[in-house]
Amino acid sequence: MSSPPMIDGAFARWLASRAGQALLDLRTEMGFADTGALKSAGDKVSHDLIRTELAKWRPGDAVLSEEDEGSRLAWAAEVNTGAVSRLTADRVWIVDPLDGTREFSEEGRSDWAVHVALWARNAPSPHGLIAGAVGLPAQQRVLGTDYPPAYPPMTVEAATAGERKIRLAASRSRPPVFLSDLAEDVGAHLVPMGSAGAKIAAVVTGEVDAYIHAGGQYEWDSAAPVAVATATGLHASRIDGSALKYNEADPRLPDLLVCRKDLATRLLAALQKHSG
Ligand SMILES: Nc1ncnc2c1ncn2[C@@H]1O[C@H](COP(=O)(O)O)[C@@H](OP(=O)(O)O)[C@H]1O
Ligand SMILES: [Mg+2]
Repeated sequence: MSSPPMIDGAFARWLASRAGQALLDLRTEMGFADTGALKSAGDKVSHDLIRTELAKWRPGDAVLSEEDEGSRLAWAAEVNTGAVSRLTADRVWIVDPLDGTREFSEEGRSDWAVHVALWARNAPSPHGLIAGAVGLPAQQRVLGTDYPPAYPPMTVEAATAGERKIRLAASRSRPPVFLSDLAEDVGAHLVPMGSAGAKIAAVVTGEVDAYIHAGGQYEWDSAAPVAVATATGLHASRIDGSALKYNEADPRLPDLLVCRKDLATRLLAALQKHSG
């Protein structure tokens, strides 16, 4: 087999595509009768593939994957010894092998994703992400920083014309408690969807106008999609407006807002009012 691309953005796309194909194959092989087994197998197959390829092609880089033992623990308690230390490394791959595991196990659903992001110590942006790809295997597409989709996803005039309400993506299983009130306040309607990656991809492509999450998440849930979203020119921040930061000692990153830049001030003001 030929070598994967040298350029990190293209390599991230290649890796997300490979893992995505393995996940599609697994769905076909296993079917949907035992959802628990399918979820576990999906997490494992994708994680193993990504870990193996990163060890082979980027051996000097550190990795933070959701499926690593101890991944949710802050660095001080991390049990992932033997690996390159991610807090002293110059480059760290932040990976969610299967985001939207629940949706992956439900027949017919396409709102699940593979996240591959690269954080670098010398990155110019506060979030530190220099490359990323979000694979949406069941939607037959991969969004990546190597070819960022056009911005804005639709013209601001078209997006804000007439009576059309803001389309606000939110978790279908655990939306923030304040979101219905916020939506009513800003004239938005909620679009329930699984997977942080699928929701941010929907903002990138203009299928929705914004994504708000609060109440808990980890760096791998948003790193790759935020890399792509910001590469296209979208707004991405914590819900208090502060910068998203990755490869922190504590990998918890509990909330975020991703939206077109023209909506950010309005949505941040509404978040300040409703999320406090
Ligand atoms: N309160 C919470 N605490 C921890 N993780 C959360 C969370 N709410 C959402 N997530 C994670 O964010 C991802 C998207 O969630 P949702 O589909 O509900 O929007 C899922 O990732 P995984 O599928 O990789 O576990 C989910 O586990
Ligand atoms: Mg996830």
